Amino acid sequence: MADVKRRPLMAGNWKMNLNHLEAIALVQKLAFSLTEKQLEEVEAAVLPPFTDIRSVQTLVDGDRLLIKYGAQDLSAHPSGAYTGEISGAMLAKLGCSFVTVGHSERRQYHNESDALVNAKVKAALANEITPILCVGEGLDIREKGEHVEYTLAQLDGGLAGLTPAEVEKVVVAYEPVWAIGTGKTATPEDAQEVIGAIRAQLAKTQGESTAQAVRVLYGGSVKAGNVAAIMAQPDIDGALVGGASLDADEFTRLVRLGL
Ligand SMILES: O=C(CO)COP(=O)(O)O
Repeated sequence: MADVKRRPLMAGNWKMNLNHLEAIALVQKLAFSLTEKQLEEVEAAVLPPFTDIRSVQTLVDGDRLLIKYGAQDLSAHPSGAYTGEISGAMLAKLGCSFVTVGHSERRQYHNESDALVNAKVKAALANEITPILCVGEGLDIREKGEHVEYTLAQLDGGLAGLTPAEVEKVVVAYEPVWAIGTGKTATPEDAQEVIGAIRAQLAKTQGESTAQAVRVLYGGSVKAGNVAAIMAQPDIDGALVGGASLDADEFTRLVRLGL
């Protein structure tokens, strides 16, 4: 099944950076720099803070841009008394294509468990938004050599109760915590080791054709300078980019190198 073609995805997780005016400026620059052909070949998405999304929607719709956008989190609940939370339906109404779920910063600072992450994956799918399920180990786990089993347990937890047809709609992002924002990229071989294991686990739990259809991204200190070697690995279908996605020129180069 080596010849299965998965469309590369470059997603920029802005984290808590850039206000709505800065968001408009950045998306305009990206749209100006990337050709229609490039955006057909490589799917490019920005994931701004919630407060920017309406402005990005207006720009993307108004100028019919091919750039996709989404959010960094959503509530597990459909509506109700959950002060401060944002529902999947609200994001769908804003035209969001993607939402990251279970990012390590949310697992760490907001104590998100695999069960909550699983509920959020289901909430995204219920609203026809593609969840980008983030998994990955911390340095202590890596040093113990338990990174593969740890990451696969997060994968199984995040996908619990989904049918293979639903799993096909999910994007998985492997982000080793020790490589996030540290400048320490996993080597392409390190990334492939775990991402290959993710695909093998998907084959075991969901069947081979689902495993071949799911896009799996790498994240952690990805830059234009190291993305090509990462993308050259057989099971890596794109990148979830933090810091480097805040610079239009750098993210443009990354998208162009995403083939
Ligand atoms: O967490 C990340 C993307 O979600 C990675 O962040 P950096 O690219 O800044 O290391």
